[in-house]
Amino acid sequence: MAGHTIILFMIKVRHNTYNFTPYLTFNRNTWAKLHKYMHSSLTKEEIIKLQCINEDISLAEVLDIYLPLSSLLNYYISFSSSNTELEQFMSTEGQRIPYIIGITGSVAVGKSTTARVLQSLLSHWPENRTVDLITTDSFLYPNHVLKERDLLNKKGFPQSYDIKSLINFLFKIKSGVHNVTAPVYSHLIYDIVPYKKNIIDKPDIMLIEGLNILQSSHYYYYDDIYPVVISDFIDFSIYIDAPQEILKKWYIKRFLTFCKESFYHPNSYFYHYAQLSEPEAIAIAKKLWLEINVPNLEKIFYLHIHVLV
Ligand SMILES: Nc1ncnc2c1ncn2[C@@H]1O[C@H](COP(=O)(O)OP(=O)(O)O)[C@@H](O)[C@H]1O
Ligand SMILES: CC(C)(COP(=O)(O)O)[C@@H](O)C(=O)NCCC(=O)O
Repeated sequence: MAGHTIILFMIKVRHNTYNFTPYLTFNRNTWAKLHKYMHSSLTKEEIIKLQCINEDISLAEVLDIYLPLSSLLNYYISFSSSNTELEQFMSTEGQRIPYIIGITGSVAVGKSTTARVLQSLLSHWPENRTVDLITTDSFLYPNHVLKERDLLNKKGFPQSYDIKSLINFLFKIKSGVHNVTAPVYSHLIYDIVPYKKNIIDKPDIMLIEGLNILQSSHYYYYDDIYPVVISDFIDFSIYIDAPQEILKKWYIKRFLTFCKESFYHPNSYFYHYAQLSEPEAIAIAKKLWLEINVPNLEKIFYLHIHVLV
């Protein structure tokens, strides 16, 4: 299996001129059936709890998609953590280094939803493990810096991230350092939260989700010599895709939820949108979607993606 790219639910694979392919393709039914062959100690109650992570996710979706996905991940994780011969060869016995799973895709494609469901599944199935979750939004420059650099309307584009801090963070995680800190981004205040930190204390698994993790042209010279990209630190990559019409719908829906929530938080960025009528708020969401997130997806993002398992 190693070396293959796995494509889920892509019914029509683009015609290629070869009669061989590096892709394994599953439709929803064949993928869901994989789970039949796996042991699950998850109870129905636990599965229902997972569904509570996002009310838009159905029980069928958890069973058909996320359970087989977490089983697949469990295979890769146990292969990588139980290679005692290799550990003896390298004299690294007993050194537990976090396994990093990267999740990427467009804005509003469901990266954080998927990451939270996987975090919950992987943390107690098939055994208890520590699983931390970090988002690359944490490494966006704060709004005042974006403003100074005239990048406020380029949020999410490669240049809006502090790539040096992000690479340093990943370098520490993969070096097995304890208590590595990262800033916190809030969608509600639309900015980095001052003085708040995430602490990642050498977990068994770290999920990292964000727009930029597979962007191979976005690198940083470590020690001023070695070009390093984010994906160098990632053990397993997941790219989530969906038709743009659906992405737009989900983006607008999330925008309206933020507007409603911000009604109780006058300091929130969305507070001034909450005063608008729903059609006015939808018009603003559509504008942000079309002017920032679509160009990012079409002009920058697709150019940089390579997914390898
Ligand atoms: N599988 C899904 N089915 C239906 N709606 C979804 C699904 N995944 C995400 N959504 C909706 O899309 C919106 C964006 O999801 P989110 O996980 O925040 O995306 P991202 O982290 O990629 O920006 C959310 O409001 C969520 O309810
Ligand atoms: C912070 C983000 C870049 C990250 O996106 P995510 O995939 O977490 O939704 C994005 O939500 C964003 O703010 N884009 C800029 C345009 C906008 O306001 O939607």
